[in-house]
Amino acid sequence: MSRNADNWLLRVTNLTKIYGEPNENTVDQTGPKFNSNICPETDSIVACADISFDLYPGEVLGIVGESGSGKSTVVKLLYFDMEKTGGAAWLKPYADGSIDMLSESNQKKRFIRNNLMGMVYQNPRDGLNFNFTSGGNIAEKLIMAGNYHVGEIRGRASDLLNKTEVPVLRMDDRPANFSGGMQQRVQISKAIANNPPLLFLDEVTTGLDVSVQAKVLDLIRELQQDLGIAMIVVSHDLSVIRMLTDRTIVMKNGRIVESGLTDQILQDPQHEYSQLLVSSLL
Ligand SMILES: Nc1ncnc2c1ncn2[C@@H]1O[C@H](COP(=O)(O)OP(=O)(O)OP(=O)(O)O)[C@@H](O)[C@H]1O
Repeated sequence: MSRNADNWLLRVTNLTKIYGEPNENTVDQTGPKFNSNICPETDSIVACADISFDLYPGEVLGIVGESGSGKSTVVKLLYFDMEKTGGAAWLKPYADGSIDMLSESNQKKRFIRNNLMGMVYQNPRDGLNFNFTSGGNIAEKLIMAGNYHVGEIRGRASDLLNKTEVPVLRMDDRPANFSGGMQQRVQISKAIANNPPLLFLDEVTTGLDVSVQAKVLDLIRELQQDLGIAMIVVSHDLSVIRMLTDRTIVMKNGRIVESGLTDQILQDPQHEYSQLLVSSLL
């Protein structure tokens, strides 16, 4: 991981998502100090507001918070799964970081997503097409990025399945016939198929048995070390954050209440909400 002020990979400023019809007081009347993300005047919901951070190449950033705190919203906005209400984000490998990617056309967003990002969802059905084989799912991602050579695609799919410890013999089998842990491994293969510099992981082990969770987390850690991909890891579970991340953002009611080195947050949380989360780990 290399880190200096100009060397960011992803820069996010004031990212905001509001559902409903907010008024000028909505952002000011919601958040941790009101213990609510619902505007009392308009009933609009502030899923996240004023989220700003830099992510550095090869760095793993955790986003932690209880259910409804806005964690998934942040990554879904950055992966273009939903439209922002406000804010901007720049990705260095796209136009040398000079263009706000959230304001780009849908076509440009598709290009960025297919070539420069990967996403692993909690539910494998969100990241995989269950009508395709596991190899077909990986091929889909490669084809969307402009690779059409069948032999190369099959070779790459087989390498990726190997890397993620899915038996290559199952390349022509559908993920619907796989265990939950194996479905997540195929999803990870697909997400990293184009060697993206940035990978989002949204509660990827939450639905899995504990023993399977540990193996998937080990795999993610190994891939991160081997490939040096920067990651944003969303989890409500601080033990996942502890295992995977260098730096952490703690969210509550759609806002960042604390951010810093993961070790520091775990050892000496400053905000009372982080203290509560950490105490639940002990
Ligand atoms: N389509 C929607 N319409 C209205 N509110 C929504 C919608 N989607 C999400 N929200 C609200 O936005 C807030 C943030 O949701 P988000 O899914 O980002 O939280 P989270 O921290 O990821 O929690 P979880 O892990 O339970 O998904 C929540 O209050 C949620 O109810």
